[in-house]
Amino acid sequence: MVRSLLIDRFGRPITHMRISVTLRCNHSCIFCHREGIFGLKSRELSPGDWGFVARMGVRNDIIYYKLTGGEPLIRDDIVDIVHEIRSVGGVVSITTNGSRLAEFAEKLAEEKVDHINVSLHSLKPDVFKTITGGDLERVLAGIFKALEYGLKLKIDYVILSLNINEYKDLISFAQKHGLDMNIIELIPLGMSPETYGKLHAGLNNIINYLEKISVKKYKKEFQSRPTYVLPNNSKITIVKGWQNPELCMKCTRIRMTPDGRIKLCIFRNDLVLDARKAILDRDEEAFQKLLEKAALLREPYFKPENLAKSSRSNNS
Ligand SMILES: Nc1nc2c(ncn2[C@@H]2O[C@H](COP(=O)(O)OP(=O)(O)OP(=O)(O)O)[C@@H](O)[C@H]2O)c(=O)[nH]1
Ligand code: SF4
Ligand code: SF4
Repeated sequence: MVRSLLIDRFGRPITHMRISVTLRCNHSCIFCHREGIFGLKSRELSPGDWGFVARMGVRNDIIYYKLTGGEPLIRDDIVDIVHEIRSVGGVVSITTNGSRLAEFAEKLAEEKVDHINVSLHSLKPDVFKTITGGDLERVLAGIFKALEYGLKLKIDYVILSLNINEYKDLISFAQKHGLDMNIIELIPLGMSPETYGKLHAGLNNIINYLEKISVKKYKKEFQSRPTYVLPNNSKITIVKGWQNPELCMKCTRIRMTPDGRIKLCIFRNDLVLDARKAILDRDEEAFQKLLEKAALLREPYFKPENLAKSSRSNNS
């Protein structure tokens, strides 16, 4: 069991914080859900604000900080944000679209970022453009620059009807360059049911393939995610974020919006605590109370019993 001061009613410790530092982005992915509901640039918190949040977090055993967006590297002060969190003892990783990674790689390596997830949904420039609106060459340049500086990289590959035929190529790419990879099932967030129906593709063929080519399989402590180890030691993790009680029962993560609200679950816009004032005032007592309230209120989105009920009613 992970040591933690903040444990919810379901026995789940809070050890991870996912911080959306901005909702701004220079890509336009067809499945984008922009991680939050509040997003003016003028209300984005500063590096010092995030340093305060992390200092309070680390004091409560929230050790892991994932910086995301929008696109986190769109912020020119992203390295300062990393520095603030690192300097209070947080472990920092970043999820990026990779378009500005080449510019930031050296500085991020100096700040000892733990790892960087780069979204790479296709190796075909035209398909990549259709999915993200971005330039594949630029993202690949970012990946290779980051590798030059010794950063640990993970590819994020969201499976869609448009790119599922590329799974073997993307797994080979990860293997060839010694990268880890998240293979992510599309979640129905921020899009109409029609769009979801059109874009969604299942994971079964990919899992069967990984069963064949891997040398070892285990479940990560974080959200119990199944992970396959390839002969070169690349780790390929399956991320099934929808209707997956196992993931939810092992969910140790809370989220922060760019303007300082604590969001207790990716799918719950009703479970949001406004911590902006406490952060701006550096009010330790008020922020501590909010963290404790978060632990009290949070709950798994998919519970084993609810899923059983909903599949019974779907079948009837
Ligand atoms: N249901 C659910 N899905 C999530 C959650 N966090 C991430 N996901 C899904 O996982 C995908 C990958 O997220 P990333 O930010 O790249 O990676 P990560 O999950 O933070 O984890 P690492 O790879 O260990 O750094 C997202 O696009 C979501 O689809 C979560 O808390 N709940
Ligand atoms: S890179 Fe991320 S934030 Fe930007 S459009 Fe794509 S999914 Fe959205
Ligand atoms: S759906 Fe909510 S409870 Fe489940 S893993 Fe995601 S954030 Fe955690």
